[in-house]
Amino acid sequence: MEIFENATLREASVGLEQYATLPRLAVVGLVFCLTFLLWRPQASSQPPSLQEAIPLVSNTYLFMTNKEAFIRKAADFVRGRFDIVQFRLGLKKIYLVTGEKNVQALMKSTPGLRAETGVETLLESVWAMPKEEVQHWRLDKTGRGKTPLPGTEGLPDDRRFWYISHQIYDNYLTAKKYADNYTLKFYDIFEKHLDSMPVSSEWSTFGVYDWVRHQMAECALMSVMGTHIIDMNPGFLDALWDTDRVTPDLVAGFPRWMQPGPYDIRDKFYAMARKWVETSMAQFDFDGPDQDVDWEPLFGARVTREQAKWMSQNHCGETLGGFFGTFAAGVVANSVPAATWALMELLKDPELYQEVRAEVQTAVVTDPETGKRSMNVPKLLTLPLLQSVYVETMRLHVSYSIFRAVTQPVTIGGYQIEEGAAVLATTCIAHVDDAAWNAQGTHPASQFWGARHIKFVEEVDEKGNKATVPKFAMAARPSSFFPYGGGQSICPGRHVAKQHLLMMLALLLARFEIEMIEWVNGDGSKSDREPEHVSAYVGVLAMPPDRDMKARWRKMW
Ligand code: HEM
Repeated sequence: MEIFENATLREASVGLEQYATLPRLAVVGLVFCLTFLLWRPQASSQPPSLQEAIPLVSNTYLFMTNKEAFIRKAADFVRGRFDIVQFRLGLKKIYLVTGEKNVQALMKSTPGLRAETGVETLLESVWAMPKEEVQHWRLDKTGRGKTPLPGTEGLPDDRRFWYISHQIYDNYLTAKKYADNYTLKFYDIFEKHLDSMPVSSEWSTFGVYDWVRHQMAECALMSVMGTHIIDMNPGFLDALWDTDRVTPDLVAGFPRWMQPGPYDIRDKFYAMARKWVETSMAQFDFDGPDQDVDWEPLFGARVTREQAKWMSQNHCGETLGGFFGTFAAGVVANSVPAATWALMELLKDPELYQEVRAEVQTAVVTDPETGKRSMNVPKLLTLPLLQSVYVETMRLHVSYSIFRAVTQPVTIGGYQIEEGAAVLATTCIAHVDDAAWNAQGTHPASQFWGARHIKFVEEVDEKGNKATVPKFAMAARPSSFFPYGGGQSICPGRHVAKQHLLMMLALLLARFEIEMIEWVNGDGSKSDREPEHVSAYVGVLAMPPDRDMKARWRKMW
């Protein structure tokens, strides 16, 4: 280590000569301490490399065959010792970045780092886009911002596909007005679904994961993509889940001749999505009275309609099927495992379950005339303990890595990062970093602690009475929490996803009494252990449980 290139240190060590009369050991100790305190990596230095038995092979092989083990190996290597480590995947040099400050560099628009999102690599393998159309998207290097990235000017505005698509999401999905309206639509649909179930003093049993992935998923899908898609395609959700199951194989990118099964499953699902978008395009009157409504049954939410309108101008039916099939999966395939884990975490901890249930009851309102009960939606969305449970769920059950391409040399954490490399930050490290999440040292970051994000503060009401009340306050900074990615390409559905999840939990907890019975395997037999994440989903967002929870419930109202 070239620590004496550091002028400050060199001066410090020279200055130490005046202490020659001190015992030698004390001087050595002092030098050591100063070295430790004053040394900062130089911008010219390179971070340590992740060791591997066979250079250029072992790490790549481990990454390809067992991503979870690879990330664990990298995490163990950096933990508490380094902020950044480098390794190669094939010939590509990758820098794994950790620590709040360093990760921030990836989230903001740091010159030299270009957002390289998962979506771009999926055009062909997952969206099933024909090669000529992939070319249009690949040619567009102008970025998602209003102004094209430096050096990419000149592409006509109507060919800036990434920007146009991003704008549609920004305007009609992320914007508060629309996110809130879609949430209310979900509330409406989900409430009607629960209304159709009988109030009973008798218990009945159900599988938590099974119920969420069918009932809640259908309601969430209809709130964003309308009812027509389900009505005209019996088995749409089953086809979606089948495709979700083979998505890791598709992402791996092996050609059809090597794995025809996953491609056939995907194509069957996309054919359904294509049939739906083509008939909806034909039936919807884009100049009619519904042209500006927030929701209608053919397309569902306005964001879906606007995307369909724009995509149809530039893309063939095959691409439309792939795009909207993937969009449908985006709407439910992450929210469902997340909602399942949240419910399981509550039900396996009866004390936490009762606390959240009591909190949710404070958002129930009763109509004084009809006696009908409903939820105060704005209130339920801000309940502190419910939000804390949501953050814990996303922190521990979603796994994602932010990638950035290095387009010019850049310095992160004192290290120089080479042009042509890629930089990556992963939730597998950030989300379980004790330094960030367990500052009080009471609950390890690897543990689900429902009240982690609660702070008690003193409040004075209008009458001057003092009370200590719980407030939601995330235990770490936002740069330690990125289940939705970060920067310009952050998930545009994040507000809808969060609100769907809070809403589902609140409605179930308010209207039902629910108790865990036991863990069960896929075939319904009793399991002697809790579920674990399906490891193929590490790095691919919300990780489903590998088994279910059998529970019993009865509807109170
Ligand atoms: C727990 C739930 C969810 C998680 C963890 C999640 C996470 C993510 C992540 C990490 C990305 C990629 C960001 C990037 O490329 O850097 C993404 C993209 C996306 N998400 Fe989500 N998401 C969730 C739910 C939703 C929902 C409910 C919707 C729609 C209502 C949605 C719509 C999208 C869309 C359209 C994209 C692609 C955006 C683009 O092309 O730029 N997501 N999501």
